[in-house]
Amino acid sequence: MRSAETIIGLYDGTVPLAVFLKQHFAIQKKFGSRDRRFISHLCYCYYRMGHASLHLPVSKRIQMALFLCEPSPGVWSDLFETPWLEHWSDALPARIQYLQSVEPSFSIGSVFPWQEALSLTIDANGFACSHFIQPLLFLRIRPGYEKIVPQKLKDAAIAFQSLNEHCIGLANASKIDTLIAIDQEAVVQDYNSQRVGEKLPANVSTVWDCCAASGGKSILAKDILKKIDLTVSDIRLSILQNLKQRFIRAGIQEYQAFVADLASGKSVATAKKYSLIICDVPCSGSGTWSRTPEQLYYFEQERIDHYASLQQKIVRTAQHHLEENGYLLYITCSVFKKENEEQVSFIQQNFPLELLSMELLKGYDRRADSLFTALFKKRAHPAG
Ligand SMILES: C[S@@+](CC[C@H](N)C(=O)[O-])C[C@H]1O[C@@H](n2cnc3c(N)ncnc32)[C@H](O)[C@@H]1O
Repeated sequence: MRSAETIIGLYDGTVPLAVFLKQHFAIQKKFGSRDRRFISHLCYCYYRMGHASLHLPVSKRIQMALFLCEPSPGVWSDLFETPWLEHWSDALPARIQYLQSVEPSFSIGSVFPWQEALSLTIDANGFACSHFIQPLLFLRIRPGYEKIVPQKLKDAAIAFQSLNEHCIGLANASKIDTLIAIDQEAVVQDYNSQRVGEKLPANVSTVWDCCAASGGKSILAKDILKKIDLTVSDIRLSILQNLKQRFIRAGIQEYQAFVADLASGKSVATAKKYSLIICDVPCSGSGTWSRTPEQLYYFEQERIDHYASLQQKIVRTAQHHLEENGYLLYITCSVFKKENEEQVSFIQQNFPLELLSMELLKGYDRRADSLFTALFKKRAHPAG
């Protein structure tokens, strides 16, 4: 407990917690692997409390968080007095109720305090509760490997659940990287990121993934749409170098790539028009914070406006490169309406794009990330 308190005192949220812990343990060599695992768990639990009961001492918040995160006391029972142990239910709502009775400053609403900023279809209470549960690790099985990948997992006695023919959910600690050829046989991709595949329009030939990162959506598009002329871009060369390595593993050889800051207002190094632009914009990432709870803890609401402005600039630049009747697929992993529904209104009002569909893909009720998608079609003869 003391070691976790020390780390929490030192950590300021400027690097991912996973990176900070790795660096800390590299210096503090006295901790064995079991200690490292336990200390890391306590730190993650602490940040899962979000903004609840911030006035309480770190040790108290860790204790409360453990009570909420663990379905049973397990190895942690020494940290709790008898009444807590007696009230330890495997149901989270019952644990929340008990915690509120002994610590009235705690409310589930204060874990995620920006409820009025949420997209409309989100259940604020269910979403706040989801931060106490670590999401699953999801694999997307690539075409041709539908039988091999589950068989390899079975042979290695790794427990998994199949959500559909291509989607597998596993416990986060599962050791799969020596078992499965990642990117070739299966891609590590969240359940709802995989569901973006359902939104891809058929009959598109030229595709630009304009915020490609390491190419998760591009590989998905290749696997589903098959014969496409693919272009990828991102803001930094180093990002595209990672993508290049990943595409080699994924067997994708033919594509164009260029660096472009789509928010700079400068024109882009492509004269081409595309029949589909995938616009998976930078965002708050608030739909993924149960994987990175330190971001829930350190987030400041003003950042939503920063991202909203960036997203508008990116869409403004990208949509110039759509051919007539072409599609723009806008994606965020945010749960904030300013990044989602309000951006849809902005796009409808400012560009010759017609909304075909939009959906918030909820992940908080199934141990997955939440994503927002909106599909637009460029009008053949823009009005005005
Ligand atoms: C949400 S991520 C994309 C994830 C990716 N599509 C995938 O499926 O793995 C957003 C990406 O936008 C890029 N980005 C940020 N600002 C940008 C800008 N001004 N112009 C272009 N890309 C930008 C980031 O570098 C990041 O890789």
